[in-house]
Amino acid sequence: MSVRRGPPVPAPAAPRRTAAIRYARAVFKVGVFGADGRMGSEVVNAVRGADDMEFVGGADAADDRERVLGADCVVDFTHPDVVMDNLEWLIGHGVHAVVGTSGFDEEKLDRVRGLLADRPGSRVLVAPNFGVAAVLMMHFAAKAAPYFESTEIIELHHPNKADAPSGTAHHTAELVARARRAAGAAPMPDATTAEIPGARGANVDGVRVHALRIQGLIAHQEVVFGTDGETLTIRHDSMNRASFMPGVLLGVRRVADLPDPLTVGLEPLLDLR
Ligand SMILES: NC(=O)C1=CN([C@@H]2O[C@H](COP(=O)(O)OP(=O)(O)OC[C@H]3O[C@@H](n4cnc5c(N)ncnc54)[C@H](OP(=O)(O)O)[C@@H]3O)[C@@H](O)[C@H]2O)C=CC1
Ligand SMILES: O=C(O)C1=N[C@H](C(=O)O)C[C@H](O)C1
Repeated sequence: MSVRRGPPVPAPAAPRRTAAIRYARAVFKVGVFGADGRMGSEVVNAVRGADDMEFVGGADAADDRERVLGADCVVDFTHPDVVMDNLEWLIGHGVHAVVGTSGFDEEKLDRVRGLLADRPGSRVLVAPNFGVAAVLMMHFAAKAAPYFESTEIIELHHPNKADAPSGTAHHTAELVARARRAAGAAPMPDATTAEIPGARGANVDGVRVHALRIQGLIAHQEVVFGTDGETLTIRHDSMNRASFMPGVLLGVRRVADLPDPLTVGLEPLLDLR
């Protein structure tokens, strides 16, 4: 697998020296849920191509989950409706999970925390987006948010996507809303009083999110900020699904050593604060 760009990805965020030595020697045994899917099949290829990883097995909807037994960690790219059941099974079997499947809200994350409370030592990483540039886009959006009166999000995806808005857009909206609250920002200006339902998008924590499904696209997002006389647009584009793999492999290498039972987002692994 090719590494696209310089420093941050394979050299994880300033790991402790002991951990770095362990990465060099370890063979990470990896299973995949959703192995025949668009993302899961990329993960299988990436794991097979990594010198420090062994592919144990994969399972799709009709398969027995036991096919992944023997793995230290399972990567899940399945469907928002089934991922909680998969996580319950993995945590129950003492297998760490690296989750890319979308559809997580605070209620689902709390359920994961509850499952992990009974299993000290188990670790789950849920990342709304494994693209390093996408993580940076979200990070920069949160930094910019307090400086503007208005922020809205436009996400654009392939038309086979099951959920709307995307997990990335949902997470970005939460980050923007949190940053605005922390800065004591006033409500966004909006004089709309007459509306065809949906015309102003979904309201995620006070931030409007608009979802486009367009043949030919993969995954894209714009965060549009505005204040009197100035706008700023931060745009991210995923051109292919291989672009998510450095982030997924980083998650596989780091998940067992994460300090908290549940980690949401790749940000701490990239040392972004
Ligand atoms: N975090 C990130 O960076 C990214 C996240 N995603 C998310 O990943 C998820 C999958 O996307 P994508 O690969 O495009 O979807 P696909 O529909 O291509 O793949 C989903 C796969 O999951 C399988 N599956 C369904 N139910 C189960 C189950 N209970 N156990 C095991 N496997 C199951 C399906 O099998 P079958 O065909 O037999 O039903 C299918 O092979 C989505 O939620 C998407 O939003 C996508 C890209 C990046
Ligand atoms: O379904 C997809 O394709 C993607 N899903 C994730 C999401 O919902 O944010 C990540 C990326 O946008 C691709």
